[in-house]
Amino acid sequence: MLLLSIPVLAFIALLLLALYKFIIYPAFISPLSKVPNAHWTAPFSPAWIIWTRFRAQENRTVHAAHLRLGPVIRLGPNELSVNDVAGLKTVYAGGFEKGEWYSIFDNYGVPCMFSVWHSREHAARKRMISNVYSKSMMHSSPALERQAKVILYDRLLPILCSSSSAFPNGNAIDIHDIWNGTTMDFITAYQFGLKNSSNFLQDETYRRHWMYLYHCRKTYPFFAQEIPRLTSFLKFFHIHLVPTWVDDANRELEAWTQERCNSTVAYLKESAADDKDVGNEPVVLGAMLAGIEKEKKAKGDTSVLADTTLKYPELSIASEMIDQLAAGHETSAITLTYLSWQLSKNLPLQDALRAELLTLSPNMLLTSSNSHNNNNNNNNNNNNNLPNPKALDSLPILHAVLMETLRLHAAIPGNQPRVTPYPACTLGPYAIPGGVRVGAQAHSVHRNPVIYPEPEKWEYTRWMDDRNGYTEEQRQARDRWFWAFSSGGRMCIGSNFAMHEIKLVVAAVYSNFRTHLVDDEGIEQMDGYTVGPRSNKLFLRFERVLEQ
Ligand code: HEM
Repeated sequence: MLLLSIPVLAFIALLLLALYKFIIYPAFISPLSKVPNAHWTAPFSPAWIIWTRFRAQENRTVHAAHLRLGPVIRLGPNELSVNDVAGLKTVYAGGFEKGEWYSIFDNYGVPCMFSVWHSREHAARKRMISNVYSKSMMHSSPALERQAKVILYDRLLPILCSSSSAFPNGNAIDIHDIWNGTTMDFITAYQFGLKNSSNFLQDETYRRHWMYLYHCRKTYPFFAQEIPRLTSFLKFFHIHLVPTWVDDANRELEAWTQERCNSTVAYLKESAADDKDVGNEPVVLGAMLAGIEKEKKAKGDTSVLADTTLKYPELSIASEMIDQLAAGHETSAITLTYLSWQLSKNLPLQDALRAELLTLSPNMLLTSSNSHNNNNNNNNNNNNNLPNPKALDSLPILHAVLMETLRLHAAIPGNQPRVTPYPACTLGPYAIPGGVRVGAQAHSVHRNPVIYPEPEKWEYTRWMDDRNGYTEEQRQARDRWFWAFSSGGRMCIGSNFAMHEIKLVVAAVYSNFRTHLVDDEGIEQMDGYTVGPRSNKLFLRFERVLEQ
């Protein structure tokens, strides 16, 4: 009787323990139990949020939960989401660290500034390059100015000129593809110099191949980010949740970038000193080489980067470069696509924008001598200058249409996870222990109807203070809630580059063309972390507007 009852008792004890650990503690006793649940299973299991992510429905589902339940919600047993300025301040300005979720962004097996978890290591990497991405550098770099001229006047505008048509049933082009080429050429020119950068605008065949490699991997990070242990466990038994061709695509993209790095380093050693073309200066790579040298001399073995960047400088530079060209081209291209889509639906707004752009001195109007339909001429920008960067930056309509596009169509609308610090922190009215995953998503932050009335409407005048009638308080709130580039120490390092580049492209294009919508099927933005149009396309017709 006694022998029989011991196993029974042990079984009951185990059952009670499991009941406590998996039901009673998470639902009623854990500090997280006070936070409203986005789904009734959230305290017990992460299955609901993982499944929501797998189906690419996270942004809209979490947004709906915030509207229902308030600014701090629970997504899983150990995961929260925040959606107000106070939460952003605590998590992002408060320096909460990144975690395993970002390791997928390591390249060549070594971390980059974006993927590294801890702030000290991050700060040491950021120090090397933050200066070259500062606003003052955007406005004064001779290399960037020359690169922009070549890309706009020798590559982009000739392509648009040759495709342009004044007739409603005339030629249409996939402008999303063209914007991807433009932004790749911009960022790689700044990283490697014109000589060693991409020329995707003119090399359409390779551009398409590269973009295919880049996009075919899109849905697979889910497995390593959301179910890393199951993914590794199954891999051990040769069950690959991520197909091997994704690894092949990664390897080819890495090899392509490594080649750019190698040829840039060789150029610096062999011919940079005699090169008169400032556009060939590899600004970012040069800054990294100098930064690594400085860190080595100043700190050597005691550096926080001793075991990574200083030990593997070539791989670390390549890892940084591929991360920046990926982050730098896709986000800016998505923004340009939605901006040109919105403008194409509003011809009077295009006219107002064009009138504003033509006030620039010099403006970007093509002169009759260089407006030919040719895209193999490398010297046709002699008569063309770029406008003064400060004057460009302060054009109100241009600024407003860009800001509104970044608000409504944020290129990174998805959750940016961080980890709560030990021993604890406070989020809203809740005391939260260390080690909890917490994030915010621009998709929700940008849709607060109190701050942005009719949030689903693309209304550029919200950014024009002489037109919107906002009070000072409303203006400040609008600016505080703008979160397209994130905030705090890990905010986008390329935000100034992106703003400058996009304004230059829009100015060059809309000074010279009217754009008409031809086919926008699938333009709706997907749901996910970095996302663009579902169709990955947008067909516009370009109509040349000639000098009056
Ligand atoms: C419209 C264009 C862009 C948007 C909307 C954008 C948005 C963002 C956002 C939201 C983050 C934070 C992501 C997170 O923490 O999960 C970020 C980080 C980053 N972005 Fe951008 N970005 C843009 C353009 C660029 C460009 C042109 C570059 C080129 C260098 C760039 C490089 C980076 C890097 C390196 C980080 C990581 C920063 C760090 O961890 O310190 N981005 N970006």
